[in-house]
Amino acid sequence: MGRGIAVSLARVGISVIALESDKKLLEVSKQMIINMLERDAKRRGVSAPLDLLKFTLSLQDLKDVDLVIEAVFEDMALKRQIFQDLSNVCGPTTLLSTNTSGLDVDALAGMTDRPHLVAGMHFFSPAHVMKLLEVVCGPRSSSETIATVMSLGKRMGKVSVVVGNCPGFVGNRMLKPYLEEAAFLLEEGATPEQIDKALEDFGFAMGVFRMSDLAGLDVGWRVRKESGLTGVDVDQNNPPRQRQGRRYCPIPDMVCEQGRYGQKTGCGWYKYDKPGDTKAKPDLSIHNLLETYRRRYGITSRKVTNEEIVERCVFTLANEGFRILEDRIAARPEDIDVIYLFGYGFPSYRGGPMFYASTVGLERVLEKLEHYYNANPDVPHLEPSPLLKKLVVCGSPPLNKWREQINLHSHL
Ligand SMILES: CCCCCCC/C=C/C(=O)SCCNC(=O)CCNC(=O)[C@H](O)C(C)(C)COP(=O)(O)OP(=O)(O)OC[C@H]1O[C@@H](n2cnc3c(N)ncnc32)[C@H](O)[C@@H]1OP(=O)(O)O
Repeated sequence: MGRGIAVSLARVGISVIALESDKKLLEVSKQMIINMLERDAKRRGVSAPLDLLKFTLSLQDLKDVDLVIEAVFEDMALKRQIFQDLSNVCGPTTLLSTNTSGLDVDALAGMTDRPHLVAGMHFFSPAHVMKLLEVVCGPRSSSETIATVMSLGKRMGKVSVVVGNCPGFVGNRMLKPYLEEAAFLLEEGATPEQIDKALEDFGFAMGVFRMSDLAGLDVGWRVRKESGLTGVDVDQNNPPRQRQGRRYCPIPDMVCEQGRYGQKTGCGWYKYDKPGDTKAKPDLSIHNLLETYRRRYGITSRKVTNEEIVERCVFTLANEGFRILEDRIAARPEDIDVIYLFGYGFPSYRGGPMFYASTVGLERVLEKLEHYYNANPDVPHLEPSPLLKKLVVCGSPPLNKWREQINLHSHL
């Protein structure tokens, strides 16, 4: 359904047909959307645009729409089926978009009779609050499609950034190593509260674990299962805490196995008074899980400093940002910064992860990454990216000159 997305459209005067697959869920979603719109309208002193909304269980009701935003959970097989059905039901000029955290937009385009009219529209949690929209341009998306989706984003009051099609796009591709680094810190002796406090003191609106509870822990779990990192497909010959030849921390999987998906289930890395509550409270059972885990693997817990937490998490973000620039998934470092400022609550006064790296000094960032990589040679995301090294060799030029060091062959 995409409740936050429906709210974001209706409140700027765009009519919405909200489709759900289950009658009970439809009723719950309908009530939540109405509540959100009424709260928003009261705040703005206007009347709630409820007449713009129609709720349905029938895909056939989408046959005359201009644009579809598919927003089911991250199951590629399901999304493929939906795109095939949409292609059959909708008129030949209807744009088809997907709200996905990082699945292959071009593979979905391939399920339709109009791959040029397909793009990704990646919204961020909470979708009616966060300003960012990643507009994913697949190799077959037409310029008109991207321009139309960008202009829709503008009308919705979003800050839209065009990104390329790769797993996780820009935001979540960077989030993956950031989440992994935070999990390694847990293994080594930190708690979710300590890591979150260090990141919030740095200026993030939410620490990594509070943010994960907000977004839903099952999203990443599903992605890890699909990539063979956890679940039934895992090679049993892996040494403990290793997957696909690199260090792996299974703690996030263990949390999900307990049905702890975050705010929506009333517990995740924290506990909440009831499902859907937003006030995170430290949870002793997570502390116990961490202690049992460390005992099981013979890990001696050590005192992790806040400085190490911030360096390992934030420099990891920037390092992946450099790789994204090399791969031409983002057109410029400023785009990456906009994504982190408007989509992930990165502290605005620090200017985004790439600008922050430039203010710390690229040489220092390189030196720190080398230090952490030497200590963890089985963690590839800590290995300094070739672009970072190249920029340091070139005398650390300012951010707006970085593009000159990147090979320019991209459709972005
Ligand atoms: C390969 C790896 C794959 C991993 C996949 C992971 C997929 C992740 C997808 C994501 O979307 S990541 C999440 C990105 N989001 C963030 O990082 C959010 C960071 N937080 C913030 O920016 C802010 O804390 C906030 C949520 C905007 C809240 O700001 P603030 O507290 O100043 O505003 P309020 O006025 O209190 O609230 C505004 C609005 O937001 C709702 N809200 C507040 N806190 C929460 C919460 N914890 N959970 C849910 N909703 C929250 C609040 O109810 C208000 O809503 P309305 O009243 O306006 O309806």
